[in-house]
Amino acid sequence: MKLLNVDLGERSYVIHIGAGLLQEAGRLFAEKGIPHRSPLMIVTDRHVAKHHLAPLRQSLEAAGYRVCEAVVEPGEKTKSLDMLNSLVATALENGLDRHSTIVALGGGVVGDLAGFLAASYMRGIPFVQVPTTILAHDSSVGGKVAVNHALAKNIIGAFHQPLMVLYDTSTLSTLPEREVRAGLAELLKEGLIWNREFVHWFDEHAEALLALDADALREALYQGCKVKAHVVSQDEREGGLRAILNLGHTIGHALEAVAGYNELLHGEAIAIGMVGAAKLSIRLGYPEAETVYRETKRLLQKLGLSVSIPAHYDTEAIMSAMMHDKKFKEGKMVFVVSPEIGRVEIRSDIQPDWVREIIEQLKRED
Ligand SMILES: NC(=O)c1ccc[n+]([C@@H]2O[C@H](COP(=O)([O-])OP(=O)(O)OC[C@H]3O[C@@H](n4cnc5c(N)ncnc54)[C@H](O)[C@@H]3O)[C@@H](O)[C@H]2O)c1
Ligand SMILES: O=C(O)C(=O)C[C@@H](O)[C@H](O)[C@H](O)COP(=O)(O)O
Ligand SMILES: [Zn+2]
Repeated sequence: MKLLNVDLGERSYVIHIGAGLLQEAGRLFAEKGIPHRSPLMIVTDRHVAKHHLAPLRQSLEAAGYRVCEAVVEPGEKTKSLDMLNSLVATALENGLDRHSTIVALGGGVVGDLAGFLAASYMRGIPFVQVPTTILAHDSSVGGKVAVNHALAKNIIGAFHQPLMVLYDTSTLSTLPEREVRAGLAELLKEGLIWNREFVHWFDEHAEALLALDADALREALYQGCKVKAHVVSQDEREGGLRAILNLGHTIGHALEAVAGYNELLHGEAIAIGMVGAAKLSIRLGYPEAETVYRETKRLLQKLGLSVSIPAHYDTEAIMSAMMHDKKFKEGKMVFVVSPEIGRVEIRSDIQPDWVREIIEQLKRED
């Protein structure tokens, strides 16, 4: 078992990483002081429920908690205001009050949706993150919770930190292969922005990670969560530094929105976006940027990910979707770029025509 602290003063919390944590949840909830009087609500999706809902529920009930559940449809389209509305109804019907806790069991979709339910229900109640995907090393930590709008990703949301994160690595054994690859892309991002040694380690352990080797996964998730926790501890509400976690997301989020949240997985879109950011870094003239580009692309392809934008995506639609990026200031583009592996910069002197050209190039990338 590995433990990490997210240091946020009175909102600090612990990330528990290890096998078998679902079975320990009841004890850990009680130790955390989560009250028994008010019902808990587990929010999960249909895929996750099939494999992992019963042990979590049993553990909580065995510890004396009253538990209700909401099982949503899997997929990015579920991160919507309509779904939030329906979850509020479920919470009311089951008598959730201000002392109730929401439990997000699943990947980033469930984490963001259930987290935003917790942030908004009765003006905010506590929640616990129980991530079940590799990608959720990122989404379960840091308190960004949100739903999407047709025009823009994560545009209705809040900052609301969980009470704790219970990362049961044994849940990952049931992850579909495509989700493994997509999650590893976001994990690689943590190294590219902050930790050059982790990128080398990642390269050496890529096959083990793809094979879901337990030791490699635990170490990688620990390193990924460590970067995330460190950055969030310094800049909880994205006054500045936290924006580095958005490497690849300016193009990536636009691709997700243009595709109607229905084609590219988040990690797949971010993979393409990171190659775009590396190309932009070359354009900006950083001496090491060619290496960043070559290595980013090689590592993503080693994971079996595509680094090209599907040719039928309309360039101007991507450009328009990008203009809703939350980093942009006064209508000016703001991009996270990569001067060298393990270090990024935030640049606000980006010409839209450079980005347009890169999007066109990414459609021909192989
Ligand atoms: N809040 C943040 O800081 C943050 C950070 C990164 C990503 N995100 C968001 O996270 C979302 C992507 O998260 P994701 O990649 O985890 O996607 P996801 O939640 O859609 O899960 C991926 C798929 O795997 C299935 N699944 C999940 N766990 C499983 C398991 N253990 N076994 C079998 N199937 C399982 C799900 O049902 C789903 O079909 C995006 O909406 C993205 O915007 C948020
Ligand atoms: O936690 C952050 O900050 C991030 O940027 C992490 C991203 O990986 C994540 O996709 C996040 O949801 C993006 O947030 P947004 O503010 O760009 O919508
Ligand atoms: Zn992301």
